[in-house]
Amino acid sequence: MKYFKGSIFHTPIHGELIFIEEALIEVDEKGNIQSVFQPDDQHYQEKLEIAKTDVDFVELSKGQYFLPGFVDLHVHAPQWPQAGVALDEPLNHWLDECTFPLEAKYEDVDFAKRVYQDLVDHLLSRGTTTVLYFATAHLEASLALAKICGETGQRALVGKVVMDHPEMTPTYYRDQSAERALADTEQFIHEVQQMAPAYQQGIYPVITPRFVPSCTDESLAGLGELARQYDVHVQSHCSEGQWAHDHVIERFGKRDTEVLREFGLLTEKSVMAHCNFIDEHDGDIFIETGTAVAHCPISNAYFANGVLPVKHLKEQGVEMGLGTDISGGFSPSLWDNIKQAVMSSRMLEDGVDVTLPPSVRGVEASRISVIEAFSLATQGGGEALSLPIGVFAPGYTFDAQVLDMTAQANQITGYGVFNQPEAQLQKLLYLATPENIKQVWVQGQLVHHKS
Ligand SMILES: O=c1[nH]c(=O)c2nc[nH]c2[nH]1
Repeated sequence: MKYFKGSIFHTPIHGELIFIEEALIEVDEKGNIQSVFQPDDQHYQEKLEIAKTDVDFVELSKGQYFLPGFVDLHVHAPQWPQAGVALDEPLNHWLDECTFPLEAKYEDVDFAKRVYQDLVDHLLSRGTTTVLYFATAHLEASLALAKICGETGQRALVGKVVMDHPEMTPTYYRDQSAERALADTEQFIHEVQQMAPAYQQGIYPVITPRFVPSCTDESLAGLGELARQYDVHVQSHCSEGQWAHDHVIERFGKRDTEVLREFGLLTEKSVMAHCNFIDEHDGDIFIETGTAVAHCPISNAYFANGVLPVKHLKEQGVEMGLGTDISGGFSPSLWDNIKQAVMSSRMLEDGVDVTLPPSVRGVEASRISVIEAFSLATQGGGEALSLPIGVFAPGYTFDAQVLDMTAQANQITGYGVFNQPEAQLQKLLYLATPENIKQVWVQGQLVHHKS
């Protein structure tokens, strides 16, 4: 057993903050939490004595806290070199002019390995312990990403992208046929499943149609069949912006959610990115199929033509987590996306056009709190992926970030006021920088630390 002692913040239920002062967390050899003791528990002292005899005992000091590792539900790993570039273009331009030429370069596996290792290191240093990745259409480079995550200690779900539609993808970057795309996806699933047992934290293959516009009916149907056959995760983009949403309706005479469901791509293990244009009927389809939404608030501010009604969808019962959407979102940090999720929800509620009367300017009851946004980045992400992550409780993995409010480079203090736990967490969520992330643990293993 390994022991970790310190105060923890988490939200086992969406939006409900739990603070445990001086918790003692008992973690087994496989990196799973066995027990979380509170100081007034019967066995706390006895366990603490055992913990103190262990050379690996981790004990936090005053001003330091354990937070669950963040779960990033939407990252385009190959777009990391493009972070921050051309964000003033509309989505289809940005894809055609910048993104596809960049992604085509991943035919060069050495280039891919350099970028992917740097990205994984960056994400870990921001406290992100689990990531749902889009790779590219290339089989070999996609496998390299899964291996790099495995060896670096990050929990990863990785998809080889499928994009075979001859009219909607460039000749220099597409799957050569639906048949080839399906064969490569199946091989990708096999090879990732073969490499997975070597990595304790979990490496998973993901079926990844880029989005309905870039795929033929044949590849969409075949991918749905593979999802049924292998019971693996599925990811795609759904109703992201006006153009993508309308395009699917024009092509099929149905909404994106309906099309994805008919092709068998909405399952308990599906995560759909963005979903800004979904309505209550689409929300019901997600609930009925167990599909989750990856909310990407920074990216949405550029490309979505709207704001996702997070509060209403959560109240409806839709599962949801957060995504950085590198590089539609420029930041590799879910810390930044937590803040943006709150700010976007406030703008949705109040509206933005002051020439309209206040009563029609915004969407009533849309705001979320920073604690709700923190839930999305942790417990919500775990629920979306159907994995036991994002909460400190028996049966969950020990994935944690140690936040240090006393870090020399960025001391976060309330000058003796605002000392209550919830205020401390709010200050952390708004003011922490990577300088405050002292350690990051995945499945009980230390994967990042500041000396
Ligand atoms: O934000 C986005 N990034 C992408 O790479 C992409 N591809 C399809 N739709 C997309 N949206």
